[in-house]
Amino acid sequence: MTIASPSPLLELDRITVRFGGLVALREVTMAVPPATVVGVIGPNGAGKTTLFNVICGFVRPEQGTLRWRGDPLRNHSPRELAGLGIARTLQGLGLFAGLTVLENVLAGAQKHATAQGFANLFGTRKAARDEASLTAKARHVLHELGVDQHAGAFPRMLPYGVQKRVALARALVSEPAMLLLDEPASGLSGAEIDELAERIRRFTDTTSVVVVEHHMDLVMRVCDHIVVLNFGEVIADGTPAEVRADPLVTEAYLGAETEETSRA
Ligand SMILES: Nc1ncnc2c1ncn2[C@@H]1O[C@H](COP(=O)(O)OP(=O)(O)OP(=O)(O)O)[C@@H](O)[C@H]1O
Repeated sequence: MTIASPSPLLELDRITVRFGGLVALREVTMAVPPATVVGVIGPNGAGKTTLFNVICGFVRPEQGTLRWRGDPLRNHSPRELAGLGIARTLQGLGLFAGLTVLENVLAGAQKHATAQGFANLFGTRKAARDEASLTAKARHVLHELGVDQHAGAFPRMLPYGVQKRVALARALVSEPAMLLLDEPASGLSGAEIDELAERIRRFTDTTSVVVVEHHMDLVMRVCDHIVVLNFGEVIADGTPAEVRADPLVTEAYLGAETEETSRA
């Protein structure tokens, strides 16, 4: 008896992106199954950010198909992600300076606030109930990430590592089916990266995670599956052990290092 593997949440099928004459992604195919951490790595300029932006709807592919839960995603916009069940954190933190930590996290919970627009206007009891339950949820996520004591603070008053966790809380509060993390380890200390790694593994109880990251160590530790890009093409695709042992990957990274050394 064979056990069918679960249908992927997200599929990229031969995605090609061009910027003028430059091919940023060439026929990139990958899948994100449920309850899985998928890493996207590659040297500078490999196309990682472009791939992230295609998934988020910031960049339109010239060719290829994107599918979410089996349905084609055409012309989706970043604003539609939450409704689809996709949340993201960006390279920059993207926190609102004028809002407290708690308010920032509440801003990420829009998907759950459907009744709020109108109900708030009329000040109904339902609006008050919605707000109370959202606030409780936001506080719970802040607690889970160990930053609930900062709920009333403004982001700029907090250390960078704490701000990054707030950005993560804001993405998680919408209870996404898939979480996209763009360079989650950048700017973090070794101890903070260890904590992040453990946390990402725990997320798979409820969500799939796509990690676009320079930090090889984090990717090797947390990912079930890794896609390696170089000059916009997938040059390797497999488990961390398979990718680590692939001579093409070593060559791509060593090549990039040699180029940087000779430029320095
Ligand atoms: N908006 C754009 N217009 C023109 N070229 C672009 C644009 N965005 C990216 N590129 C080019 O596409 C290629 C892939 O870039 P991308 O930023 O996706 O790579 P990356 O793997 O994220 O790199 P890094 O690790 O340096 O962030 C690069 O050659 C880059 O210069």
